[in-house]
Amino acid sequence: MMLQDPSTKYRPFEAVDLPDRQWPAQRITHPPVWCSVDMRDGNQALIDPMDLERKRRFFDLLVKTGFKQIEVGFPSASQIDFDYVRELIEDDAIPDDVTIQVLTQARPHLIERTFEALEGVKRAIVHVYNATDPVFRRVVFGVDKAECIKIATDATTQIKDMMAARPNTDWTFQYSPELFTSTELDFAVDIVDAVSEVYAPTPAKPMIVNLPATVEIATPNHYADQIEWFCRHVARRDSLVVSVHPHNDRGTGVAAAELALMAGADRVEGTLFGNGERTGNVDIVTLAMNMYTQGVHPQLDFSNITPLMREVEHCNQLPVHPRHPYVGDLVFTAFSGSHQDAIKKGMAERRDNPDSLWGVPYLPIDPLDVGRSYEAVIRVNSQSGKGGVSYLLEQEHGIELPRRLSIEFSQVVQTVAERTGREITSQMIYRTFEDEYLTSRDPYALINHRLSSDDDSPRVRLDAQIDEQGERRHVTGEGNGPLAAFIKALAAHGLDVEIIDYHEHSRGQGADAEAVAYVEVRVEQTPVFGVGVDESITSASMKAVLGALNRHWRTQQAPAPNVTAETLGEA
Ligand SMILES: CC(=O)SCCNC(=O)CCNC(=O)[C@H](O)C(C)(C)COP(=O)(O)OP(=O)(O)OC[C@H]1O[C@@H](n2cnc3c(N)ncnc32)[C@H](O)[C@@H]1OP(=O)(O)O
Ligand SMILES: CC(C)C(=O)C(=O)O
Repeated sequence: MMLQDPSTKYRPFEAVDLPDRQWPAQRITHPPVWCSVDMRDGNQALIDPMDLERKRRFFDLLVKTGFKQIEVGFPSASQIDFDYVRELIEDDAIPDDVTIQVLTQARPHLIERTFEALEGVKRAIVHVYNATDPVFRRVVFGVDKAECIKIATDATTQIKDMMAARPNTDWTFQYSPELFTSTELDFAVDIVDAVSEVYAPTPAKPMIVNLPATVEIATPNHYADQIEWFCRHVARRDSLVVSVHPHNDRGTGVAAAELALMAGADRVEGTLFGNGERTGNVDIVTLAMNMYTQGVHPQLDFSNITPLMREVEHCNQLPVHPRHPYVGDLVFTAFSGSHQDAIKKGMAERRDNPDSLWGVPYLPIDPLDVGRSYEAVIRVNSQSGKGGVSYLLEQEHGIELPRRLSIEFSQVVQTVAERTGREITSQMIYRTFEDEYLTSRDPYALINHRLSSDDDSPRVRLDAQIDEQGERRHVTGEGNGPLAAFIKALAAHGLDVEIIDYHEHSRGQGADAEAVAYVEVRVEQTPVFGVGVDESITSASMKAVLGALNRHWRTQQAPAPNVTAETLGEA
C-alpha cells in the first residue's frame, strides 16, 4: 500500500553544490562516441539470453548501423559469452574500424579468463567495474573507502600488466565506479584518480571513465550536475574519455544522457530501443534521432528503422512498444480530427515547397527519413474528422472531395465508426463512399446519351436514355453545355433539378483515366449531393445528377446513410 508520507521511507537526492553550473547554456552540436551495450547489459536482462545465432545477428546489425564500439559480453561470466567472443575473433568478423568491448568484475580469476577470451584480438576495450556506493561498500563487500579503492587499483594493475604482455593488440582500458550516481562525488573522483594514476593514460592514449546511473535515482539535471562537477574535479581530464551509462528507472534516461552530454560527457553507452536491466538502458535510437531533428547527424544510420526494429525484436525476443519514439507502429499515425486536418494542410504546403525546413504539424520528423511512408500517417476512427477521411480518399483512391461534400461524407463515416467501434480502413471508407454515392441505380440510371450541335450555334442538344425503375425512358433537352442540356431534358420529363455547385477532376492516367464529377443540386427545395465516375466527363456529370436524385428519393424513404452490412463487416 502506498504510504501517506513517503518521506518516512524514501530519501530525496542531495543537490550538488554547483552554483556556477555551465551545462544549462550548452547545446549538443556533435554526436558522442556511441557504444552499444545491447549484447551485455541488454542481454543480461533478457528472459532468454541470446544464443550464438542471435548474438551474431545483433552484432552484424550494430556494425551495419554504424557503431564503432560494441560491448559484446561478459566472457568470464558464461560459456556462451566466452565462445561468442572467440567466434568473433576466430572468424575475423570484427571490421577494422570497430572495437569490441568486454566487461569483467574487479576479481583476478575473472580478469584472467577475460584475457583468455580476447587472445589474438586486434583491438579491444577491457571494461572493469566495482561498486563504489556506500550501501554496497557496507552491505555487499564489507569494505571501507580505502579497501574499495584497492579493489579497483589492484584490478587496474593486473589488467595493465596483462595488456603489456600482449603487445600485438591495440588495448583500451575502461573503468566504471558502479552506482556512480549514488556514490559520494568526492569519493568517485578519488577512486577514478587512483585508478588513472595506476593506469597512467595520456591524451594520445586515453582511458575511458564510465559514470553509470546504474539505478536512475534523481532528475536529469542532477545527473548533469554530477557529470559537470566530476569533469571539473577529476585529475588528468585531458587523458580521459568521460562516458555515461544511464538507466531509465524514472523514465528519464534519454533526458539524463542529453544533459550529461551538455555537461561535458564524450561518450554514451546504451541500447537500441532501450532494452536493459529493469526499465532498461538509455535508448540510443531516441537519443540519436533527437539529435537528428535538431539538425545534427548522429553518425548512426536509422534510414530503414522498421526492419531494424523487427531484427532487434527477434534478437531480444521482446516487442518494441507501438508508441516508442521514432519507430513504434503508431508514432507516425494520427486518429484525431484536428491533428489530421493540420497534418493534411502541412503536407499540402510541403508538396508546394519540398525543399523548405520541415514544419508539418504534429510530426516532429519526416517519416520518409526513417524509411516510413505517409500511408499510415492518417488513420480513421470515431475520433477523426473530415480532414482525415478526405485525405485517405484522395491519397489512396484519387477522390478529391469538394469541401462541403467532405463535411457531409465525414458524417457518414462517423456513423460507420460509431456503429463498428473500430478503426475504419481506407478500403472501408471507399466502400462507404461507393455505397453512399456511386452504386445506386434506383430509381434512375443512365443508359446512354448522344450530343449534337449546329455548326454555327454554341448550344448543344442532348438525347439520353435513362432507366427509371426498370423502364427505358428517352429524354431530350438543349442548353449551353451538356449538363445544362441534361437539366432541361429532366425538367421536360417532370424532374425539376437546380444546380447549386459543380466540381470535376480526372483520376488515374493514360488509358485508365476516369472523370469524377460532383454536383450539389436542389430537388424539391432540398440540397443534395451526387457523384458520378465515368470515362467520359459528360457521362460522369449526368450520373452525378441522377445519383443526387436517387439519394434524394432514398432519404424520403429512409433518412439514414446508405451503409451496407458488408461495409460494416456484418455480412
Ligand atoms: C550493473 C551491472 O550490470 S554489473 C554486471 C552484472 N552482470 C552480471 O552479473 C552477469 C554475469 N554475472 C555472473 O555470471 C556472476 O555474477 C559472475 C560469474 C560474474 C560471478 O559469479 P560468482 O563468483 O558466483 O559471484 P556472485 O555472482 O555471487 O557475485 C557476488 C560476488 O562478487 C563480488 N563482486 C561483485 N561485483 C564485484 C566487482 N565489481 N569486483 C569485485 N568483486 C565483485 C561480491 O563481493 C561477491 O563476492 P563474495 O561471494 O565473496 O561475497
Ligand atoms: C557495469 C556498469 C557500467 C553497469 O552496467 C551499470 O552500472 O549499469
